[in-house]
Amino acid sequence: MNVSALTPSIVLAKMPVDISLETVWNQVLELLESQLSRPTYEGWIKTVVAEELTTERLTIRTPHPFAKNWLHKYYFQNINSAVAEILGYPVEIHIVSSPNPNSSNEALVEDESDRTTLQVDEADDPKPSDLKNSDTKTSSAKAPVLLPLPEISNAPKNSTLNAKYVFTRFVVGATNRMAHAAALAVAESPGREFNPLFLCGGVGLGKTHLMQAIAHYRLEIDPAARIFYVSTEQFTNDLITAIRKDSMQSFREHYRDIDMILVDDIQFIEGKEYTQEEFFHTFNTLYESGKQIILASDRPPNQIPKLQERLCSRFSMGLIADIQVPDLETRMAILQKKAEYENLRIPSDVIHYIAASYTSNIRELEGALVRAVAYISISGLPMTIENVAPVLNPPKEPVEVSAEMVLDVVAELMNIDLADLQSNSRRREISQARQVAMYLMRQHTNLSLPKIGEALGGKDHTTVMYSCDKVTQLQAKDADTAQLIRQLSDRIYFVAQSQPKANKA
Ligand SMILES: Nc1ncnc2c1ncn2[C@@H]1O[C@H](COP(=O)(O)OP(=O)(O)OP(=O)(O)O)[C@@H](O)[C@H]1O
Repeated sequence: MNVSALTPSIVLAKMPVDISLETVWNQVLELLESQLSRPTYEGWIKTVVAEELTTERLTIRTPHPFAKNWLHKYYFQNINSAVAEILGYPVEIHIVSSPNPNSSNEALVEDESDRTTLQVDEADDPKPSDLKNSDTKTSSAKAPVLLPLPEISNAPKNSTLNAKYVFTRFVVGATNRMAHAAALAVAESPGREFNPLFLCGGVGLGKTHLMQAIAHYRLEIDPAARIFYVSTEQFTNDLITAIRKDSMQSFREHYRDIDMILVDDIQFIEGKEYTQEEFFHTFNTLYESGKQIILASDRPPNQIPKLQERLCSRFSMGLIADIQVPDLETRMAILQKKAEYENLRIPSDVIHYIAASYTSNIRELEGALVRAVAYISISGLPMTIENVAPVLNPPKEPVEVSAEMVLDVVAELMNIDLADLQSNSRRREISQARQVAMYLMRQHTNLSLPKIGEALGGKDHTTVMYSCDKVTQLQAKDADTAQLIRQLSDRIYFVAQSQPKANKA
């Protein structure tokens, strides 16, 4: 047998000679899938790849450092036993991780996970429940699933959970992987490692979905858990009602006598002094009694204006996980998943067309799919790009992109100092980012070559031309570069689109 032909590698002393690493790992995955809950399997295990197997050791790779820590801590024994069972003898399991794709958050999240991992008392830290089939069911014969709030009207978000917002319906991609992993970690082990969990990201990118997935998962494990999902506006309204009715005591019991609170759109607390005061005490009471707090916002705590310093520091003391605009592949996967759940057959070129037309907001993306399907079913026409294009009306209003926007986005997403981008530094990562910035300015602005050169610290127009050609060629050959350019372009579009709103506010 030709051992070198095996993929990806390796050596087989006690294994049957015709078994490859891929086969072994697939069997291990199957076994683990049958033993663990679906969100746990899909969130932590399915994305792990086996890299190398020797007679003594199996090396496996997780997609990011956070998952490596979590696997080590909670699922090491499961993996160990499953591997031993499939191989017929034990081997040492070595877990390595790929760098975190959410580069802007990388340092923060790695540090946080390391720090919090160290703080946890292992003996006192039960393994998260490996509940099977913890999917969509939320109604239970036992106990109330959510605390009902009396006298709530005009709440922007429902005080009950949306049955569709579960982990298994959440598509994980490079731009939300960390937030998803953090949400799953909190659902499995609330009030311990990441408290509070602060989810942030632009409009319609899945913050509410992830938050509610945590609640669903928890309720599946513990149907009697007192879990409260509330919008900030609802919290404020309840507070006003309580003050008006002189019922602060019951308001406080209502918000503090619970196991987990999920507060959406916490950015709306800005400037509301009394709400901040009351929320500060609610936060402290819950935190001190080890209850999990999950907050969602369209920006990180330190960018919420008029937020009391003490709240800002409390919001930041757990884990801040951000969700960025998803890339094309993830958008397509979201549409495919939605189509599957709704039993719709959508040709892949139509999926691609819709995903390419709606770049910055998943809610709009889903809305476009619904419109397309409705039109096709009413008209009786076949589902083709030509037939759906007129009803989709993609938001193609031209946006005005400035050189500064491009520079900011490139600096942020590629993790380069703005000053370095405009310098003459020849360090590889800096000059690459500079070339990408030139290319994106050419794509998204009307600036001339000399003006682009000027924006990059006074470069010659021939340098700009050369850079644009180079990035164009690289994109054609290298999928990673193409994806990076797409992500940057999406982000630029998103920033440019939100600019007028920000000015109006
Ligand atoms: N990764 C994903 N996989 C599947 N569906 C997603 C994903 N991200 C977002 N969605 C869907 O997009 C829609 C909008 O998501 P959601 O309401 O959670 O966004 P949000 O970030 O809370 O928005 P807002 O800032 O307006 O509150 C929902 O229907 C949600 O299910």
